[in-house]
Amino acid sequence: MHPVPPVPAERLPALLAAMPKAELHIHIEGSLEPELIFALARRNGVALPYAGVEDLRRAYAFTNLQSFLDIYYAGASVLLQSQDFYDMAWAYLERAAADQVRRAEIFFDPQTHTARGVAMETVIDGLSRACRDAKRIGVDAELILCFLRHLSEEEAFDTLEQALPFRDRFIGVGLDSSEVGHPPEKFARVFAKCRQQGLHLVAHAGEEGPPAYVWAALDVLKVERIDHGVQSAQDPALMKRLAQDRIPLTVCPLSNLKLCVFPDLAQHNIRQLLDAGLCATINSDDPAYFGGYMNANFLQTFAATGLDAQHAYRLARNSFEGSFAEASAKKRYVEELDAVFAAA
Ligand code: HPA
Ligand SMILES: [Zn+2]
Repeated sequence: MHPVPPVPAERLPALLAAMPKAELHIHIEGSLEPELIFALARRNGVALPYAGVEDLRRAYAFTNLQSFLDIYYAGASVLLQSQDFYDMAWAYLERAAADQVRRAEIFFDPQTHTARGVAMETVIDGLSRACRDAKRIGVDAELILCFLRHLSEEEAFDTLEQALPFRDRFIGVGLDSSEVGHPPEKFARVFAKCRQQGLHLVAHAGEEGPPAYVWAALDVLKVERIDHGVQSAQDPALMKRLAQDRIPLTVCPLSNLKLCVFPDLAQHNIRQLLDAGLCATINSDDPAYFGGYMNANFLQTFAATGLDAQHAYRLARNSFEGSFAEASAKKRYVEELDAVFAAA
């Protein structure tokens, strides 16, 4: 929509909440709320090293990515049965629907579960049933399998082999976990194989790692999107490349705040990324751990940085453009977005 009509500042929060949007960076294991962790622990007879919900929440004081990952993997240990994966994904999808998320592309970390003896089929069955049922609540949800980059490429190949019998239940692969010291090049061969399979490719890069990791994700792994990517702003040539090729960045402001990537939200570089013409988006990453789902990310980021209605429209539009939805669905989403802004 050109131009976006001016919106009084007091009406902006309601518009942010009501506008249709896509979420492109959500780790389903990071949507596991403490209450559900304890409920599943009871259901499955799993012992937790925390006295209760409040004790667990108190442990959510992170200093960097690794300090979060240690707790995140511990929380996922309560997931054993297909129904556990379904319940976790369904809880997220209901929250997404409430935040007017029309399309969700959901990461899952199978190695976190197969390493504990849970079958790949159990994981994918529970998650994919929830995604299928989400159509009933107006969310078009798909799965993206992530390889853990602190493990070897050989283990990623094993994981891919275990997942390929369920090839029709995920649309792509990604790369997550500890970034620094595990550059994209480590996974060049397995990403090449995924590409041959016709899978979409994304990777976390430039969250804590340098611009060189973003270049390698693009040029070696040949990814279509960069997850996070905020460190790209250190490299003007990279910024130019990302803008020219319309490479989406799935930025996660509350995650960046909680993992101390930026000292406060007011200093987040989302405005710089948007104003440089990048296809930047806002996402929740691990909402149960970082204090908010999609609309909380939008509302707190806009309040802290002074972004306006133009930015809101651009972010929602970028999220649909950057999604792997079919062209006809993208067109429908953008028409709905235009109608919401026309009425604002
Ligand atoms: O933000 C993240 N970065 C890397 N790995 C992750 N796994 C869950 N969330 C993240
Ligand atoms: Zn992430």
